Amino acid sequence: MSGTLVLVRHGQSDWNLKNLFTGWRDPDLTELGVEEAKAGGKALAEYGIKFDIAFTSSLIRAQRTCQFVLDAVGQSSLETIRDQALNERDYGDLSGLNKDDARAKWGEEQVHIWRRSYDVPPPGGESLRDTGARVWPYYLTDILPRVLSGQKVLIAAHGNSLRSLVMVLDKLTKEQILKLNLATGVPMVYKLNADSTVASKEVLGDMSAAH
Ligand SMILES: O=C(O)[C@H](O)COP(=O)(O)O
Repeated sequence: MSGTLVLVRHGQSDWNLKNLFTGWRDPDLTELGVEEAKAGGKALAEYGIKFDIAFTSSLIRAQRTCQFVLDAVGQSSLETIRDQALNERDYGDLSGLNKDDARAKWGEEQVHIWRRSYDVPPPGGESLRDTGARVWPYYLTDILPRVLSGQKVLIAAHGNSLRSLVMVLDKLTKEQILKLNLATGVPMVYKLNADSTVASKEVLGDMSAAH
């Protein structure tokens, strides 16, 4: 058995609350989002983990979530690497649009395909596969070697950048990933084998609360 990888999706953002496609836009957490991030941190504190390093994206909602988690586990000053490789999927021309307005305009099914499919990009934006094409190499070069050397690593990132990682870790098919939505602030604790496959996965919270 090697190290531990913890994935946590940022708490509710202002644009989650307003029901707007967000992508690379940079809204802050709402009060609820702050509470969700703190709750995720509390669950990790109760789990008893101490991290060696943290990774987050270049976006404020993930960075603040990361800091709330680190505060909760008593590691406020832990080294934290920020990289846009972990950013949310780029929503392209949909960024800033209301999700219900988009459903009214393009239809429920089309919008669901843009949001959850593996390889259909929203207009001018990234599909999940495109997102993975930048998340996976970064994971392989910058994150995985640390886990394999026995470190405990936190990644605080986004619904779709983390879905692209979970797809590989959990060996999900294109059909299975369509149904996966990650809850905000719910940590997923992976223990990896020396060959980088998953030895165990624990979800510290209610993933069915995803919205
Ligand atoms: O970028 C966004 O709008 C959200 O963070 C995630 O959106 P989704 O639920 O459509 O994947």
